[in-house]
Amino acid sequence: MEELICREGTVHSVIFQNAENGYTVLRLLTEEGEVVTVVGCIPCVAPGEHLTITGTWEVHPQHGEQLKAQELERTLPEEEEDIFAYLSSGVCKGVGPTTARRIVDRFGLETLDILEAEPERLQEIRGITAKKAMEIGELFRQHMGLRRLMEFLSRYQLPPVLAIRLRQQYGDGAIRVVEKNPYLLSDDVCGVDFSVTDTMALSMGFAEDCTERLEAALTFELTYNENNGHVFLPKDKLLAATCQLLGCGIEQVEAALDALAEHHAVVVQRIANVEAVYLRRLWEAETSACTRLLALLEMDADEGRFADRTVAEIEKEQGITYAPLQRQAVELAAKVGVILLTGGPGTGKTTTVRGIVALFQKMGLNIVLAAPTGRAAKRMSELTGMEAQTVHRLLGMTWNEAAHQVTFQKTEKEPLEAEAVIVDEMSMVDVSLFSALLRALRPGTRLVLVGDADQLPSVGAGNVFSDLIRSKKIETVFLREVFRQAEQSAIIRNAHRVNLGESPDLKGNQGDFFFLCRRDAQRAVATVLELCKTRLPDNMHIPAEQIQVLTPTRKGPCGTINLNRLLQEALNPRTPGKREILWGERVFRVGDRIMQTRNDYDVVWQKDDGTVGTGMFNGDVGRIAEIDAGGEWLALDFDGRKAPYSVEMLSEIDLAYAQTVHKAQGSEYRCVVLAALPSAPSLMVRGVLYTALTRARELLVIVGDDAAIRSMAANDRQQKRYSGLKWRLCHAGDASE
Ligand SMILES: Nc1ncnc2c1ncn2[C@@H]1O[C@H](COP(=O)(O)OP(=O)(O)OP(=O)(O)O)[C@@H](O)[C@H]1O
Repeated sequence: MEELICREGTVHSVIFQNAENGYTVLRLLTEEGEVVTVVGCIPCVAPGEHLTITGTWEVHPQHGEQLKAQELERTLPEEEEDIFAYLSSGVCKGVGPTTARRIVDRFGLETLDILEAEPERLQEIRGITAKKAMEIGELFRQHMGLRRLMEFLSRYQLPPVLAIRLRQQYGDGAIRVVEKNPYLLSDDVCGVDFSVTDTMALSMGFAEDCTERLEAALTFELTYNENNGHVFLPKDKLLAATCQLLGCGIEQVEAALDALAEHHAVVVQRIANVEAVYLRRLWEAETSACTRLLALLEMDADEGRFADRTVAEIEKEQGITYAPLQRQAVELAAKVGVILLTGGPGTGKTTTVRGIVALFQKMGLNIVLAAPTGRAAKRMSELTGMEAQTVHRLLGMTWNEAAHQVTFQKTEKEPLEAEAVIVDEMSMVDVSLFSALLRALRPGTRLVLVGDADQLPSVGAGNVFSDLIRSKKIETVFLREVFRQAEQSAIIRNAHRVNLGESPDLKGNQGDFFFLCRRDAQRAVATVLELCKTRLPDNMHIPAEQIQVLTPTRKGPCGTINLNRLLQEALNPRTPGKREILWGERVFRVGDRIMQTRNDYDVVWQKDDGTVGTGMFNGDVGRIAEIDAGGEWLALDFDGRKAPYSVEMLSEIDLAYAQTVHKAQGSEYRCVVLAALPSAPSLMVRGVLYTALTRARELLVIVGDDAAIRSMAANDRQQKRYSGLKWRLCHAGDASE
């Protein structure tokens, strides 16, 4: 245990302050006349304040010894000179040293009280008009409001950045709003974990069965389950889960649910024989997607006769003869407004898309290609020879800080210019994105949705592609035949076997598919490391950067956490002169492969060609290009998009030498090494194995337990997702919406 140090004194100067997270470096003049550098989260601090700091000494490589604050008490300045220092430091815009001096000379120790409560008295000072007095008073009140809000939050270990958000949302009275209902901290804007707000509220004296608590818990359950992919929850399940969370009776929770429905925070609606409870925004996304899709389906697009002739022309131009189903897909694209194209690897989806693009070009349509991730869009561009972009970018998605939510520039008010939109990797599109896409289409736009419905479903809520197919309301072409060229690939052959519930051929061990039987976890780990470090680079000439290790799980010896630590040591070991940062249990080192683990809309990136943009998204992969000498900043490079990250932002980064199969969805790698040993039953399923296999382009090596792999292939259990899209499409017209 490090020794705890205590220092008391007055803030002499503030050297650095981050308004977002409150991180501050300041000089403290102690009562003994010593000047100490203090670092820590001390939001809104200004010279003249009195601080009592408890913390530990640390040595910064550049700045030397500093006291790292762990606990602190602070009081506003109480001596005249300190009040002057505080006021003249810029805490209140419009008050510089000269004015500050006059104010303090006039009001002395009462200065701060007068500024806040009786600012009109500032008129007693020569040169301060009534208007100016009120202006100063207002600015000072705002400063004090924010300061009190931050202090209030820090009492519960909540970050000061929340104060800024709360003020944007609730104005100057934010602290009163939060004191009245601390559970507001768990809404979409602030996103504080329910358990944190709950502890806070209960300690503030809120009753266990108060309305605020019950309503917040219901909303929390719905949001939590949205993260598990559910668009709604059946009412009985929601009530049971909430009762369990709170330890409350069902009648009380049900009454709170009725109240939420009354003020439209949630929508309760019967879907088939289920009483479905939706968060309002998800209900809007689902119903709007359904209505708009049905409208597109009604379009009279019949250019069938045109298609017959044209398909023959396209075949000639592309030197290809379409298989009957491919031909059917291209013809349908001419005849109807919306088509779904689905099939496993090597069944000719991309070739068919090329045909559809050529057809639309001949029809003179303005075509747009898009995919849900950057990597999928890049691949689509390469394969079709046409520019493709992410759906987010196509829709002009931006982050609205005030509302703390994403907004789309392209909507019905400013729709896309496109006359035909083709989206690939549809299995990754969730209901919110799908609804946003449909909103941006003009009536009559043709829509082609392409994907492999057997891949794992989207990370976000819904089961959109599968629901669309299963509704049978939309023309769908299932490509099932694997083309001869593709048949050469054992990866593709095995992927299809897995899809049929059969075990992949683990004995063949030739071509592009290998299996190394390691039933013992430690041996499996050793083999994965050896493959990445020496065997594949030396024998197959595949550099380590082009190998991706995948595993179903995060935990255990073959989970991402352990594998990443070991792969980092093997592939990017500590070397003198190579900078690294210790962050919690993890080390981040220059050269490491990393992944963004949650959406951060504020990151500013720049490409070498000068293009500047914002936002890094969950799943984006990059590497650490540099770490600054002070260990405060990192330069990250996400496939050419370079972005500075402060050290606090490491909480949104993870090592990516090994990734879970779920995270790798939608990406392809030259070589995949799959670690497959028994783990949590929900992960030992066919969808995970199938998705892992189909991520490899040239080589797949499975290291693991043959019995586990066979049982994965046999287990087609899919986690049920509550979604009403299919039902709505089938019952449009008779639903009482
Ligand atoms: N009509 C056809 N005649 C001959 N070969 C074809 C035909 N259609 C596709 N192929 C070939 O089959 C292989 C797989 O086709 P394609 O890349 O279009 O499939 P895919 O479904 O997009 O596969 P993946 O999902 O793996 O990318 C390719 O080598 C392609 O050239």
